[in-house]
Amino acid sequence: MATVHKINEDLVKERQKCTFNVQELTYLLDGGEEVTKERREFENILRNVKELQDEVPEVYLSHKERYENAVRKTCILQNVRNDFEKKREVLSPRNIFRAGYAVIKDVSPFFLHNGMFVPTIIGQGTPEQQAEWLPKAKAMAIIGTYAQTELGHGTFIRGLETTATYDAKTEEFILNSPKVTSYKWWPGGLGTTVNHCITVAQLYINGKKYGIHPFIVQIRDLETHKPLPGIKVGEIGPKMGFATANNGFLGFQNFRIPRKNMLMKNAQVLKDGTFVKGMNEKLTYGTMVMVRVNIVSDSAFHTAMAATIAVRYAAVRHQSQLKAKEPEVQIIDYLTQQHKLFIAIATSHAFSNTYTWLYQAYLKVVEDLGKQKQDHLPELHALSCCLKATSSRDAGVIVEQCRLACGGHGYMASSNLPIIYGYTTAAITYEGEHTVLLLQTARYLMKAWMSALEGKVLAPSVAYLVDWLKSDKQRWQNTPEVIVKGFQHVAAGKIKDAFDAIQKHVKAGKDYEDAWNLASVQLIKASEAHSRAILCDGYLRETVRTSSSVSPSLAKVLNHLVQLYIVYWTLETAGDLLVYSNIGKDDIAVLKEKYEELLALIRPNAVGLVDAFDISDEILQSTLGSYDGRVYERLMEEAMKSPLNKEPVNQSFHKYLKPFIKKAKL
Ligand SMILES: CCCCCCCCCCCCCCCCCCCCCCCCCC(=O)SCCNC(=O)CCNC(=O)[C@H](O)C(C)(C)COP(=O)(O)OP(=O)(O)OC[C@H]1O[C@@H](n2cnc3c(N)ncnc32)[C@H](O)[C@@H]1OP(=O)(O)O
Ligand SMILES: Cc1cc2nc3c(=O)[nH]c(=O)nc-3n(C[C@H](O)[C@H](O)[C@H](O)COP(=O)(O)OP(=O)(O)OC[C@H]3O[C@@H](n4cnc5c(N)ncnc54)[C@H](O)[C@@H]3O)c2cc1C
Repeated sequence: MATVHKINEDLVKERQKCTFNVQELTYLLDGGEEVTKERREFENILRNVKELQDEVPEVYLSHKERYENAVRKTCILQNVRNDFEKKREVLSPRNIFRAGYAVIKDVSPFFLHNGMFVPTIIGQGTPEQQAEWLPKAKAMAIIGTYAQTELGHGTFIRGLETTATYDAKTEEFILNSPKVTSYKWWPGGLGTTVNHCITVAQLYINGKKYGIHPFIVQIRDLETHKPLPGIKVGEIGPKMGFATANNGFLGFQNFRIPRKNMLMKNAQVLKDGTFVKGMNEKLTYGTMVMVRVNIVSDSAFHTAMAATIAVRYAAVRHQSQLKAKEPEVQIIDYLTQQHKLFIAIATSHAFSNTYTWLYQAYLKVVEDLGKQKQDHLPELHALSCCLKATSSRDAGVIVEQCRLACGGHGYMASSNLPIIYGYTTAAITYEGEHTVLLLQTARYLMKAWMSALEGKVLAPSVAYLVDWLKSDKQRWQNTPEVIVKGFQHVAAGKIKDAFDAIQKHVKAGKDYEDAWNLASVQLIKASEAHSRAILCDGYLRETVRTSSSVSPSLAKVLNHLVQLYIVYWTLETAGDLLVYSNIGKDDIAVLKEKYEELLALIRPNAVGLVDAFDISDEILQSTLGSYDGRVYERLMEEAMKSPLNKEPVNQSFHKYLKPFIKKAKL
């Protein structure tokens, strides 16, 4: 029987201080009591699968062993999931993603199968294509990935070099990788795991180029798993993180696939080689939009994980004296520590709330596209780009801040903060590099600004530009609503400045493209300001909406958090607000005090708030963040697992050290 340990006394006291019902908040964050119950039930089942417990911590395994262990465990996870879903409802994607962390410490080699392969078949395949591949893919009879990026191009996908040339005689496409730069590079699971992939390639028919399109390609034999003739595939080697994601490379040499393997929901190639254009060529980019939306939720989760570890540790850890002769204080009582940590909690809430409405907006666009309507697509693209960029960047900063807030122990692999950071920081680059996505949103903002100047009606997320043009800046008040307006004024001001800068360069004789490049620092600043305004506005509106349906004690805490988020960003961007809004120096002084008040109000609830994220110890995998707070004991227990501690004297002593010391003797 597993030993039950006493909970650390500081944590017990912290939990007693909590002023709201932790369970109520967990249900709210999960999206309902039923979702929480389903999640806990599944996590409980996983907890009791003996084969999922690692005898040796993953960090001590070799690159190869680590990968093999990850495949082994992901297969078990999939089987447990299948059994679970036979008896009950299909697990929600959020719940299965969360449970995945309990099984694979790093990233699963099947990550891209569920994350992009299956969604691309759904989003880009015709009903017939879905009928052919979806059942197999969902049952994992075929395993796939999303192979778009090449050695030479990740961002500029119109420049991809893999070719798919149509041969009308055989009704096949011939895939080729003409140069080393055209090799696919990065796709998760491609290295040695998958047998299929979505390949994005340049379509050629009768010598004419028709742009990039997605193709479903079998790359390995289903029996032997050997690469098929004409396929060169392998793993790209170790990275900063993503140790078990099995990222790979792929090249084609005259590799033929049937015509039906081009995913043809949008554009089509008929038997005789006639090309039929889709409603909008950018619909080929649809899977990326979906993943960018989901990365906002992923960022919320990573921030919640880091906050849970760092807040619990800060409650357990005592260091230094505030006053002489008094005991050393819990580090969570240092205001600077609260400044580092409480914004982490609020940020996770801000992203969760943002995801809630962004995902609804995404579903609406998908529904509209089904009816051949695409009016809201540009706005969704602009929102998903800047919110993916900002949420992943903020999450990266926050996770690192939480690691630093744990002092030296945060640097231990067993704190799990380094792995969470490796994961979080990758999201800043993948699925559209940070700056590149901000520039996509800026492109939309420039158009919106022009429309505002022409007096046109704008989409809801940029409607503030019209208000800004029409009215004088609102009289400043230190209320969340007016501060959000202030963020909109900053965004509008920066959008106008960037627009004017482009015009200035054009007037001076530059091409529009050069003028764009010359103004691009201002453009990304405008995009960032727009993101912040959207995040604060959406978070505030969602909090007001949910507050009416929760208990007054919880509503109060949620209100503290949203205020903290807004005031934190007011102080962080005070310079911008002073330039672009009516805020005064005195208002900033008042807000500094308000911020300190909010830290004090959140202080008694800090541990309760991270408990409400309800991230089990198995998912958290952290010596510093476990629910019972046995920090020092766990650090020691984990250290004892080091293979270097398994023998009293390591052989390197006899081989190298002893002769070395002898020689050094005077
Ligand atoms: C406890 C609580 C917490 C909660 C708990 C939560 C629990 C946990 C969470 C659980 C949640 C659930 C699951 C979460 C899973 C998340 C992870 C999933 C796994 C996946 C892993 C992923 C691994 C990584 C995979 C990868 O990395 S896969 C590769 C990704 N690669 C890229 O992303 C390439 C970037 N590059 C481009 O996207 C293009 O290159 C480029 C720049 C756009 C230019 O494209 P170009 O064609 O040149 O177009 P332009 O000329 O610029 O523009 C021309 C015109 O088109 C327009 N337009 C451009 N686009 C688009 C577009 N889409 N749509 C519409 N329009 C567009 C543009 O607006 C312009 O319009 P106009 O102005 O003319 O009107
Ligand atoms: C962990 C990880 C997993 C991945 N998984 C997959 C996968 O499963 N499938 C897949 O297909 N791909 C995958 N990728 C690839 C990923 O999508 C690309 O790396 C990403 O889109 C960035 O492209 P890039 O590497 O070409 O960067 P680059 O575009 O070369 O970026 C380099 C620099 O150039 C700048 N830059 C580029 N273009 C512009 C511009 N127009 N304006 C201003 N600045 C610019 C960027 O801002 C950046 O600073 C993965 C990447 C990582 C790191």
